[in-house]
Amino acid sequence: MIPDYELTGPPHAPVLVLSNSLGTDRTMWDAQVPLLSRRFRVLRYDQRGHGRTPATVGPYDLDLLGRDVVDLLDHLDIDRAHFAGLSLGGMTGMWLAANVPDRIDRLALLCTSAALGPASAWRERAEFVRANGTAAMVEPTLKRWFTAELAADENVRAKYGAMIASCDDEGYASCCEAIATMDLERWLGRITAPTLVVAGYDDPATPPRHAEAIAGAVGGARLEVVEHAAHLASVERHEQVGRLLYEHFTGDDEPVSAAGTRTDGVLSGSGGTGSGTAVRRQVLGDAHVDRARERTTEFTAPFQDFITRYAWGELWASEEMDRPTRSCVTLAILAATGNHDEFAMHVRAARRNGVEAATIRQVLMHVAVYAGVPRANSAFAVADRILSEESGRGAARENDS
Ligand SMILES: O=C(O)CC1=CCC(=O)O1
Repeated sequence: MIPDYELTGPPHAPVLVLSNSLGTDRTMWDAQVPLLSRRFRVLRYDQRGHGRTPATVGPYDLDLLGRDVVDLLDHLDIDRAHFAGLSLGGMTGMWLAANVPDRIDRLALLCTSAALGPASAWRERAEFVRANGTAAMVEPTLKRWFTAELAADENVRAKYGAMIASCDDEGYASCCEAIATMDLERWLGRITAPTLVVAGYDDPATPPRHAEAIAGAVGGARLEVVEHAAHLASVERHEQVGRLLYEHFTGDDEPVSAAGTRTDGVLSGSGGTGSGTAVRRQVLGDAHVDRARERTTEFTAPFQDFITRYAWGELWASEEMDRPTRSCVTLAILAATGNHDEFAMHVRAARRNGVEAATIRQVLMHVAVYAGVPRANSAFAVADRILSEESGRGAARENDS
């Protein structure tokens, strides 16, 4: 069967397949796609009986679920792909890497297991779902997927509750039977794909010991345990998991900033944005960069990538002009062109770069003479507000100590 799928990213980039877990659909990867599709042609599909892929009458086994991926690759004329899967998706990934190694490049196995017994519990769950439907699985499943705080969040409950309930009863039950009969442990030693294994520290469904067992048996595997995450770690710690996947699949394991220090781990090397991200963090601060990342959508991702490379990775990273001077030039241009939001952000950046308030005042006096008093007047008001906020914070800190 050819599962329903979605492709995102540059047409000629290496393909990265994302495989979903039991009870979810391919939208579980929504948070990672903007980052991953910068460098990969992301191929998300729905497991059999999940999302838009129809169910067939079960039981299923991993052979069947693995062959669905092979059929999909054949259908799209893709010889070889990277593969990341969570839970049932990871089990599918282990089957593929062991049985069709020539089709799988690098592998990431998230919150998964090679042996998730007892088989009787999975058969009972299959029977329960055939009798009561997937809607009856919503409450117990949300408790396994998320830590208590996130499981109580109304938006998360609505989105993931609906995902579980809309899963086909027969598809869900038959995938439980695939887990009951799987026997992946004997194949782990065969896996030669460079492998990343990720566990959620608080995962009650596949606790970290399952990841440790996989990482211990797959030669050269890297193990990462993500804190404050239950079974759907890719949702709960979406940014951290996105970064781990990006680093693993790009092969950029040691991102280094322009200054030679380790960056926050996002992208690096020639053509990457690692040094740009590090410089951007140094100048604009972590809070700003984290916010910009959070707000990045599929539509804005190429623009974010562009400014990270050129504004931060090239221009601000260059040593031909020191940072305080760059800040002054930037402030003058933004004030002269009336870009007040960007100007406010760069007043904070200038202070971070060591520019004194008196120097900022001189910059604005130049703006008054060379660009006009009204422009300088507005910029003075913005700068005054930010400098006052800053000195207020300083005074508050002094009072605290
Ligand atoms: O539903 C669960 O208990 C967790 C799980 C096992 C396989 C999978 O994909 O999710």
